[in-house]
Amino acid sequence: MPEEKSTTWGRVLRRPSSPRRIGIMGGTFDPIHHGHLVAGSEVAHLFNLDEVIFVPAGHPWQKQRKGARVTPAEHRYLMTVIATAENPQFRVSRIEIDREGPTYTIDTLRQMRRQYGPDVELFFITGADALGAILSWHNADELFELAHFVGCNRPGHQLADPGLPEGKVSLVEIPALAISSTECRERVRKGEPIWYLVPDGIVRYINKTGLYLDDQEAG
Ligand SMILES: Nc1ncnc2c1ncn2[C@@H]1O[C@H](COP(=O)(O)OP(=O)(O)OP(=O)(O)O)[C@@H](O)[C@H]1O
Ligand SMILES: O=C(O)c1ccc[n+]([C@@H]2O[C@H](COP(=O)([O-])O)[C@@H](O)[C@H]2O)c1
Repeated sequence: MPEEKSTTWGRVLRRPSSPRRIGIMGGTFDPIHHGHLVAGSEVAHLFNLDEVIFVPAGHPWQKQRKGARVTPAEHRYLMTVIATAENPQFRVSRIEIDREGPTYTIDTLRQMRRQYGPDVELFFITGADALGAILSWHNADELFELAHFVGCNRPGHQLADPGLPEGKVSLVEIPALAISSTECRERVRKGEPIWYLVPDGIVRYINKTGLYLDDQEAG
């Protein structure tokens, strides 16, 4: 007999024996914005996920290598908690914040596999830009043994399978939001509003802490 499971959007039928399905939304979240939240929400709906874990990167090595100034992890973690707090299906993990050294997704997936066991289904959620660069990630070959990858469209980026193993990636259309963290930071620095690009609590957190006001980075 299928059992009923409540979700934010309604009730779906689910077999008692079916494995738990966990989405992982990784990002620098500097700051988290509605593009991230819509991606998590849409993929949860499309793949009937039990939950989505937002995982702020501790040391996003590829961004840092390009010379980007990355806000201290605790601010990014707190903003992620604030932005996701109202959705009962969303959670935030400190797994990457608490790990030393460059942040490699392979380490996160291995840790989550150890924590949740072999039976859960893991879905790693990315935007089109991140998916396009995935073969440059640390130990890229092994990533696809540990999770299914979901690529979401993102304005300004081509959504395509970058040559991942057969059956290991799904490309999905989500409501397109032309929002980036870079643009949010620049707007704050220039004194422009970021209301409605990010959740209200994030606007208030940024105002309260003075984040991004002295950001030297122009893009
Ligand atoms: N507007 C968006 N629509 C869909 N996916 C997005 C969007 N913004 C970011 N993502 C995806 O969310 C993940 C985390 O992104 P990240 O935290 O780097 O945000 P960002 O807006 O790309 O930041 P930045 O502008 O600083 O590079 C990545 O997989 C990225 O592709
Ligand atoms: O594992 C890697 O080498 C790797 C390299 C670049 C990005 N990632 C992950 O991809 C996700 C999106 O990254 P970013 O830089 O677009 O915020 C985030 O979870 C990063 O940790 C992972």
